[in-house]
Amino acid sequence: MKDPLLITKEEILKFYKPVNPHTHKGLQGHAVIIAGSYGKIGAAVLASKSCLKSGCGLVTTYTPKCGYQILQISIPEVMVVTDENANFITNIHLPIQPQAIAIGPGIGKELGTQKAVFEFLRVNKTPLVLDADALNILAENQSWLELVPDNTILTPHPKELERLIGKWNSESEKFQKTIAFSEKYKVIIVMKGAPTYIINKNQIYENTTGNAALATAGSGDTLTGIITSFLAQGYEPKYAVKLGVFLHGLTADIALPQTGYQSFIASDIIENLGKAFLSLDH
Ligand SMILES: NC(=O)C1=CN([C@@H]2O[C@H](COP(=O)(O)OP(=O)(O)OC[C@H]3O[C@@H](n4cnc5c(N)ncnc54)[C@H](O)[C@@H]3O)[C@@H](O)[C@H]2O)[C@@H](O)CC1
Ligand SMILES: Nc1ncnc2c1ncn2[C@@H]1O[C@H](COP(=O)(O)OP(=O)(O)O)[C@@H](O)[C@H]1O
Ligand SMILES: [Mg+2]
Repeated sequence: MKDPLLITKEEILKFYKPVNPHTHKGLQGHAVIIAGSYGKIGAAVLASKSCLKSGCGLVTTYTPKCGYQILQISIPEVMVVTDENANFITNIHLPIQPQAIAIGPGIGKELGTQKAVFEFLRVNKTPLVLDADALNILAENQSWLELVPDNTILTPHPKELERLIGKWNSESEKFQKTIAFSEKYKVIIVMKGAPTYIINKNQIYENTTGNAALATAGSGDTLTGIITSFLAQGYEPKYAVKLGVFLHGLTADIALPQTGYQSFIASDIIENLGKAFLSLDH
């Protein structure tokens, strides 16, 4: 295994694009977040808000009917399109053409949702981020991975990774299997953990930000929103993941002196995104 390349501020600044003073929301990208089910609309809220708070011009969230009021009230800036089903997603129809789509946080694994994911993957050509239950559904239907566009971004935590690639007996076997998976399906894998690694075929990158404060519900859902935002803003997938993983970790490093490890929650990631961006600008 090659030594990982470190994702540092210096590396990020090589491709980071400051916002153009003459831009407008129509140029800042439109992202769609397909997320949520009854009891897990919070995952949709966190992913959508973090997407918007990372510079995306427009965000539309696709969610079951039970998520409608929750989303509209908790994030008025986000647009909402609902499924015909009340409690979980059954038929994904998007009345817009976004620049990036995320699917998975909180969607569950109902049979109807699995069918909707298959139909969606069959027709979708838009740059994609797959997380959480979308990964669990694909782990049980591996042939569907042939349907995803090249350079699709997968963001598994260790258990989701194990469901996708099978058990490993050593760290080096984990990396070998993840690299083989990335090469087979031509996908970029964010191996979330402490630290997080990015596997892009045989390239391995190691993140240098983040701490144990991130061990809290919803912190992965916010990472999905952040990466999807950069994808929608036109970053190539290999750069969108690096920038997303780096800034996500940086929010926890910035917040730690105020929150300590214990009282940091996923909403604090969103709250500290502004300071994380500012630290890149000087
Ligand atoms: N507020 C919300 O609506 C939330 C919704 N969530 C959604 O809930 C669904 C289930 O996700 P979960 O991830 O909780 O359930 P999973 O069953 O996918 O994962 C939980 C299992 O993974 C293991 N695991 C997780 N991180 C690990 C690590 N770093 N090292 C070793 N083992 C690790 C845990 O010990 C546990 O056994 C997803 O759709 C997710 O998006 C969660 O994100 C939590 C918050
Ligand atoms: N001890 C830790 N140190 C650094 N980062 C961590 C730690 N624990 C968790 N994280 C990060 O928090 C996120 C957790 O993602 P995930 O398990 O998908 O959360 P959820 O599904 O609840 O949103 C990942 O980005 C992971 O790297
Ligand atoms: Mg998760």
